[in-house]
Amino acid sequence: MFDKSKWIQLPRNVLVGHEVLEELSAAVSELYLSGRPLLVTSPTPNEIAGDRVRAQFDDPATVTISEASFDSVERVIEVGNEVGAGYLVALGGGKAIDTAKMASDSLDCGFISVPTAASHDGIVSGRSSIPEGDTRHSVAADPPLAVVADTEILADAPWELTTAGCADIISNYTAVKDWQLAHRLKNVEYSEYSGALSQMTAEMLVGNSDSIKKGLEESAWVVVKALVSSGVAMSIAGSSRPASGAEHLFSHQLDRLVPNGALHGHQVGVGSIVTEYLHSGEQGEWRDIRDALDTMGAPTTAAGLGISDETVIEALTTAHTIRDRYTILGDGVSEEAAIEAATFTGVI
Ligand SMILES: NC(=O)C1=CN([C@@H]2O[C@H](COP(=O)(O)OP(=O)(O)OC[C@H]3O[C@@H](n4cnc5c(N)ncnc54)[C@H](OP(=O)(O)O)[C@@H]3O)[C@@H](O)[C@H]2O)C=CC1
Ligand SMILES: O=C(CO)COP(=O)(O)O
Ligand SMILES: [Zn+2]
Repeated sequence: MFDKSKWIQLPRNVLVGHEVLEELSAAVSELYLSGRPLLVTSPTPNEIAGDRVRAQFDDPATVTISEASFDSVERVIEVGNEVGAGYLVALGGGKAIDTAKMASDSLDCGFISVPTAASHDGIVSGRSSIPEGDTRHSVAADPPLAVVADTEILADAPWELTTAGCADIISNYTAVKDWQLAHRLKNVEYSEYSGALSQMTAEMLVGNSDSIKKGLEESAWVVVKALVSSGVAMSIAGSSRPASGAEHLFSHQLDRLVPNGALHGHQVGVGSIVTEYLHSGEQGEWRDIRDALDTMGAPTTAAGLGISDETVIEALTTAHTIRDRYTILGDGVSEEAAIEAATFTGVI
């Protein structure tokens, strides 16, 4: 008897483009939500677009958080209960969006994602990544009911946030390879649709890397569409597997070793150069990954990330302990192998 079943959760409305922020309330009313909106934001996004969001709603409440943490999540839940929030509107980068994503789960209400930075694919996904002490929790949550990504705002954001988003997408290359490897070696469930979508998204971005340029609103358009596509791939898979492999383990480990270090996307990009080399050797596509990152202005070396060569090696040799996710790192790469891969690819 056929007894497979699956529940795929996706945003219902995705608005991307010039000045779509003004269409936020229209996108929300389309969702049949009721109750008071609670705007969850952080200082700079609030300054940039908070008033434009509030102007579109009757009696909106606002909570401003300054860090992504469990305390911030608690604070949003508290304010949400106090004001009787019917739904949350997350305005900002990953900090505001991930905090709202987690809080909306506890408040049992939906949330709308309004990114002000195209910095990673968490703006669309059903996963929250919250740091705690020297570790980071990657938690499953519901994805946004709608995404409203105004390319005018995104193009105005600091360029490194956009190159971080690009690198997070490019890393899907190696994430999919890790997923396929885990499928072959460990019988991990693999979704052809999700894997193909994720891989194609990365290939399209690499193919267009020379058209992604600072100050061009069209670049924000290309990047945010790729972030949406990557988020959809994760929703189809029901896990972050299509967008998070060994390069993400490397980045999560760096977060532990160097708190407040480089941007997530920049770390996974550098990780991808090395893990592609581990997958395919000297003739693999690690040069394409490196060159695409370089063309966009994303870091390709330890120095570019502002970390020491020793930290790169420590992260590479210990990253497999981060979580139960089989990747090319297997049960751990030796120090010699890590040094060889990082040196050959020019990362150290
Ligand atoms: N769910 C997922 O898959 C993932 C989630 N994350 C989470 O996301 C967080 C990192 O996300 P990220 O977006 O990089 O970080 P932030 O939300 O902290 O944003 C980065 C910086 O950019 C500022 N900023 C945001 N938008 C603009 C803008 N339009 N113009 C000028 N400045 C702006 C913020 O200001 P201010 O400080 O004033 O807010 C902040 O200083 C991490 O804390 C992590 O928890 C990371 C990776 C993956
Ligand atoms: O960053 C992500 C995908 O790009 C999410 O991955 P994690 O599940 O490793 O947090
Ligand atoms: Zn990522």
